[in-house]
Amino acid sequence: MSESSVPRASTSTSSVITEASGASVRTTGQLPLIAVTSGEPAGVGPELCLRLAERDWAGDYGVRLVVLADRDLLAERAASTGFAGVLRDAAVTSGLPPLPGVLDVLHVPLAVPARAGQLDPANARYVLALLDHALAGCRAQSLAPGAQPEFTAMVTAPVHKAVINAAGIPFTGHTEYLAAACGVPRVVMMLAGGGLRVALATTHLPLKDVPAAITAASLRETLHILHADMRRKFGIAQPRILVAGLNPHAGEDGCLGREEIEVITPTLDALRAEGMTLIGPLPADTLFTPPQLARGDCVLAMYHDQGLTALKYASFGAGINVTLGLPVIRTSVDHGTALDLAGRGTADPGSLFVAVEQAIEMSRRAAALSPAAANAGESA
Ligand SMILES: NC(=O)c1ccc[n+]([C@@H]2O[C@H](COP(=O)([O-])OP(=O)(O)OC[C@H]3O[C@@H](n4cnc5c(N)ncnc54)[C@H](O)[C@@H]3O)[C@@H](O)[C@H]2O)c1
Ligand SMILES: N[C@H](C(=O)O)[C@H](O)COP(=O)(O)O
Repeated sequence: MSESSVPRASTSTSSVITEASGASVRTTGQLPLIAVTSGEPAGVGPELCLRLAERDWAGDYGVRLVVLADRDLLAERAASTGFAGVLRDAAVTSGLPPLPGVLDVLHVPLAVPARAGQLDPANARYVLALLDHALAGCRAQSLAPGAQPEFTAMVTAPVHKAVINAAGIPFTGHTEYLAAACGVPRVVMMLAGGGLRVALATTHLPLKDVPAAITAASLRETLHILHADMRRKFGIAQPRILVAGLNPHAGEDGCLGREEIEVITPTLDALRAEGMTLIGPLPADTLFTPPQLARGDCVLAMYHDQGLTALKYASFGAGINVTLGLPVIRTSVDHGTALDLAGRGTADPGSLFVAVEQAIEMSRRAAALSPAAANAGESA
């Protein structure tokens, strides 16, 4: 299992050529625009977004970024964390070239001023407004074929689930929120880092509800999405998927649970007959060992902490989260709001940088697969 790095774009001409395909991902006269939502205003998200100004995204990657946030919040975090760059209002400077050290900010107003480290349910709707705005900008094309989306991808800084619920809004995570907003009945959460890719058969669910949620139908849908997006988003033509069992020792022939015998194995057999390369169900305790991992391109874990404990041990702070099965590209950081660090400027921006890089790489791959790219290839 290996991670691919983002191919650097050529900067010498007016269009960006992907190394993989030669497809142009730049719309006429403009760089692709990626939206970065700054997340929970009391957390580290806003200050991590400021750190994005440290890179030359246009020159080195052939994209421009816009951070969705309250402009006063960013200015306050810029002051408290010693930000050396310039904040620029995207609404009035959209025609200006992107510059290193300059962060374009799309202003979305807070409901009430936010203090670092202090959650306030009054700002829950603000957090969701950031997501709604980014999603709407990514969706133009999927809603109206031929229309140009405003954003080629969205990258999300962390939100705090409990404070959104405290505001009376049921919310379990970006993954479920974006799926519902797109009207997609099932998506798949995958985290990647440290040479691992780990997808989840169930996401933000109390542990007691996990066994009932793993049905033949849900597992089949999850594996179809995972298989398709390993091809589409990661460029792996025939993905090999390592599937974990649910129970200790994958059920030990039914002595330690029957889900493997009654649900998981028959589902895998049926999908193998469709042509998928599936290995398992494997005992989860030894699945995350190098010899087992070498047999596959990704892991499907049955529940959140079965998969993410190993993933975060291997790569916390340098991994990413991606939602598979959405009609838009969405990546995210591998960490939460880190309220204990907020406002100090000491939080590690590594995961956010990788999340942006992965969104760029997925955007290029999507552009290469688009009908426009295919037509351009035919006429060439
Ligand atoms: N992508 C997301 O939106 C996302 C991801 C994970 C957790 N969360 C949410 O974040 C909230 C807090 O979760 P948690 O406390 O379990 O996890 P957390 O990741 O916020 O914090 C866990 C530990 O990691 C440290 N940490 C986190 N990010 C760091 C960074 N960038 N640099 C250095 N250290 C960092 C924190 O200081 C803390 O010690 C919860 O509401 C959770 O649901 C959101
Ligand atoms: N499960 C994720 C993690 O542990 O990193 C996190 O809660 C974020 O999930 P969403 O992307 O659905 O918000």
